[in-house]
Amino acid sequence: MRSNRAGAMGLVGLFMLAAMLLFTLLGPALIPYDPAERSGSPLAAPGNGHLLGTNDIGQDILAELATGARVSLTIGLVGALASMLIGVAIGVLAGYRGGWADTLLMRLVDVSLTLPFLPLMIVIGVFLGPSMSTQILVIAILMWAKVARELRSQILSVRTRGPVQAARAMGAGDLYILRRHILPMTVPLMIPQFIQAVTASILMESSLSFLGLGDPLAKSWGSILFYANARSAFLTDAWIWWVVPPGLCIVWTVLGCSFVGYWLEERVSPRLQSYTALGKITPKKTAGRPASAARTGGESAALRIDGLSVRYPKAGGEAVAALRDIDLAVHPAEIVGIVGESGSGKTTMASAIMQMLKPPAARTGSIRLGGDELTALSDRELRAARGRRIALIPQAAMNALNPVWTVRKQLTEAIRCHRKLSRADTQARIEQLLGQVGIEPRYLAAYPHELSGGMRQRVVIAMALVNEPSFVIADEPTTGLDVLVQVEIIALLKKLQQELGLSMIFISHDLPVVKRIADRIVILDRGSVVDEGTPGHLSVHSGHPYTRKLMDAIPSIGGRQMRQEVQL
Ligand SMILES: Nc1ncnc2c1ncn2[C@@H]1O[C@H](COP(=O)(O)OP(=O)(O)OP(=O)(O)O)[C@@H](O)[C@H]1O
Repeated sequence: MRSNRAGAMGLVGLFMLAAMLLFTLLGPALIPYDPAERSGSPLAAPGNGHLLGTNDIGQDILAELATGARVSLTIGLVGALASMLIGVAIGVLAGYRGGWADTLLMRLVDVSLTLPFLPLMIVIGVFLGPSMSTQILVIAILMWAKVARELRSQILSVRTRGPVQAARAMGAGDLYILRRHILPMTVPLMIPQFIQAVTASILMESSLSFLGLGDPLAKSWGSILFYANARSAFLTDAWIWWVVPPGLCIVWTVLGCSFVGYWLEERVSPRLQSYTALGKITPKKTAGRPASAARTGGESAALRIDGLSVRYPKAGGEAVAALRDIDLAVHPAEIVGIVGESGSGKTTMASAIMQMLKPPAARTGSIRLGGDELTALSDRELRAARGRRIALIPQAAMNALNPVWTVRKQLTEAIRCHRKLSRADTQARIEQLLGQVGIEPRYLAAYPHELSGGMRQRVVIAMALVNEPSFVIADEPTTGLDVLVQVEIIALLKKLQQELGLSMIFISHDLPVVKRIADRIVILDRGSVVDEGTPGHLSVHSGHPYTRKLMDAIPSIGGRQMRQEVQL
């Protein structure tokens, strides 16, 4: 019902704008007018008696309105465009960069929005002198802040979404992420904003011209009103001829823009909302208590972590210690399972290794990948390493996939992050990979919502492996899948690990799942490693109370642990 109404308003708005555009384009050519010969023009003498009852006057007015429309609409469009450009640049910088840039730019926005609008407009206009460029500048100066603020809040909400995180994990650069993920998600919002800006610009142009701050040589609807006022048309019957028509033109155009803007907003909002629902990241609960650390190590390790601690400072309170002095080594072609309950620090560990901790996380310790200290790499070096040397299979496949891209596009983009392959080579690599993860080529044209949970997870695994990394972190890759699909995914990961000789960290809260795949299991409790060993050793010999608690929590049927029945 609501969208029908919006559609109807949109149609009316489009009709109004199209009519105005035709009038603007064809009017000056079709309506004969020479200001030098006709005294009906307000530029000549709007207040004299000649304005009333002459045969020429209607024609004069129409011709002046059509000529004025060009100036009013041009300034409206250019002013709106200028304010959008400034607003978008500042909004993107503040929202995406965050930190001091965000603080500084947002204070600037606050100051700009609190300044009194009308006096400021007059002061700037008088200071710069009457001209078209002054009008455009005043419009841009007064309107960029609103655009910047709205865009910044949108970017803040989308920059932590699954597809953006997944792209970052694949080593995509900032410009690439902005271009391919963030701007496509925010552009739909910018279109109605632009229409609003055009509406406001047309009104501002009229106000500035009416105040005498427009270009005296370029006639616009506002300047017709200015001359009408200057020659007392408001005090005589002449106002019907020289005030009402430009006023109607302004109202007509502003209403048309508002209707179209309202309709566009209705159209784009549902798309954005569904995107939000698909891409939301689940908030985490807090926990934290010290425990002892188990130590492993070796010079030949594919990945070696020493003394890794991560804290999340809290405003006005005690910081959350998400990881405490973790030491861990993963050997080449080894699968290390990390098991712990919710909030034990598993995802924080994955993010710390990928160097993707979210603010306000503070990290200490060393993380070496094949001998390279990851914490010392520059942003550029990190981007080159992510996806190519170390890849992340993120939690919840649907979050990692862009909902408006097909499987082919998701994989192509993953390749493009690192390599420039020809179309044929890209296609060959994608087909090879799909074969490896067990997806038929006919699904290349499918969108994520058309795939089952297991298939989506296979696509995410393919994306992680597309650039042939030697180390993979799988963060809860089976969460949300039913038991049989879980078993399939684990079998697939194990097969790929063996075929490709991958080293892997497999994170899960589900001990039976980890026991199926891991060569070695590390038990994490409230940010600390409390136990470690092979699956067999932990099942039989571990005396640690937390490990025993996890073992005892495995459901059993007739005395046998349930998932042992399911064969890989
Ligand atoms: N951005 C953050 N700000 C503040 N605290 C955080 C943040 N992210 C995580 N934490 C805290 O760090 C601790 C570890 O969280 P983490 O998400 O790593 O746990 P997890 O084991 O992965 O949990 P789950 O299995 O539920 O994903 C928790 O206490 C959590 O509240």
